Amino acid sequence: MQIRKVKLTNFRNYQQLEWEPHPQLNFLFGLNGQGKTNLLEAVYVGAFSRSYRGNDQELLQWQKPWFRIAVEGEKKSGPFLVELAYGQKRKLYKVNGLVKKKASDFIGNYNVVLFAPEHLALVKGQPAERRRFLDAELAQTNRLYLLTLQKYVNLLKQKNYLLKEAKKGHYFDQDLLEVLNQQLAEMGSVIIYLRLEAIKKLNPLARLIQRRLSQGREELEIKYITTIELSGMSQKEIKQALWQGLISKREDEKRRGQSLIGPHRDDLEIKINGFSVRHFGSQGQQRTSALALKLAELEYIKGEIGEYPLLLLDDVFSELDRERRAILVETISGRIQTIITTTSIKDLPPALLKQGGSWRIEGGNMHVSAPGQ
Ligand SMILES: Nc1ncnc2c1ncn2[C@@H]1O[C@H](COP(=O)(O)OP(=O)(O)OP(=O)(O)O)[C@@H](O)[C@H]1O
Repeated sequence: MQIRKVKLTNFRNYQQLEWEPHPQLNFLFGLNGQGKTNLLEAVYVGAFSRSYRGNDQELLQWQKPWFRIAVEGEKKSGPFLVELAYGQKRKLYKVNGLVKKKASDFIGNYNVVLFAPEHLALVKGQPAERRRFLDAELAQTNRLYLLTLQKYVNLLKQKNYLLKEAKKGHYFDQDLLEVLNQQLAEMGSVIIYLRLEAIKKLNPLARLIQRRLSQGREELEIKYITTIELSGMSQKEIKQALWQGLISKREDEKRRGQSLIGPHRDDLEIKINGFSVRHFGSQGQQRTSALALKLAELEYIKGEIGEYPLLLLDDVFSELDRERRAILVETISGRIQTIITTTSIKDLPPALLKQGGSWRIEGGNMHVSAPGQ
């Protein structure tokens, strides 16, 4: 899939912008704080309905009452136009001119994989980052997952409220807690089951890429780490196990005022040649495996929806060494429309720059640049 036009009004430091990206590589370069990431972020918001680095209000240009993003493009099923407007704490979604009431009808109309500096720490960072990694690829390719996750998060909020009341010694509705736990076991089991299925597909993809990145020296393995034992279980069995787990932790949860069990607590373990990269991997191995996971995500989405998503590389291109960069370029060349932000394109090979377009970003404006500038 490709995006052909991006229009922004009052989005961060862009008052008005109309941009026609190159079908392959797009280099956005310029000094710090000029709006390179803001533009990439707008493309992300068009796919996910919200940002990965700020709330809706922060996206609004200072002192402006509303912003609008419109992204036009083409996928296998035909052309698309997605529009998102935000003002007075409300969002309006349109897809191909039709108003959509829910974010879930808007998300995933085009697909993106984001690789930002924080993802270099994907393997070493907090479990929440690894869960986000899984959620992002599943939510945009599987509607059941997206809807179930939204319900799960809402139920969890209600349960946490009850548990806090219980911890404070206030009156709380024990029956409601049971009902919530039953629903959480139902939704949670769907989430865990779909995550396990996704990991089955991701594993061979990531293994192959890691082999290439390490010249055959390293075997990568992704393992789902969960609060309950569930190897080889069906979704029904997972639900039963989760329900049992919730019962056994009930008193503990009330004492601590928080939900201790379920997919919101799970994690991924990344291993190379059998050892945990998080605990024992070198910095280079941690970065390589993060790159392998991201490249595997591209292939996973291709496998699920039949075409490659867009790739958004925020400030990571210049962070990669020459070999890893070469493999990345080889992976995306001619297949994956990519937007790359970088402070300078001076050191990039002219042959690479010729595969795409370059724009200098300055104070929320863009200027077309000749290669090598
Ligand atoms: N809501 C907003 N309204 C207006 N301007 C904003 C808003 N949010 C951020 N900015 C401005 O956008 C600029 C930051 O843009 P961005 O994050 O895209 O930087 P960048 O060009 O990617 O820089 P770097 O190379 O440092 O990552 C800052 O100058 C900031 O003042």
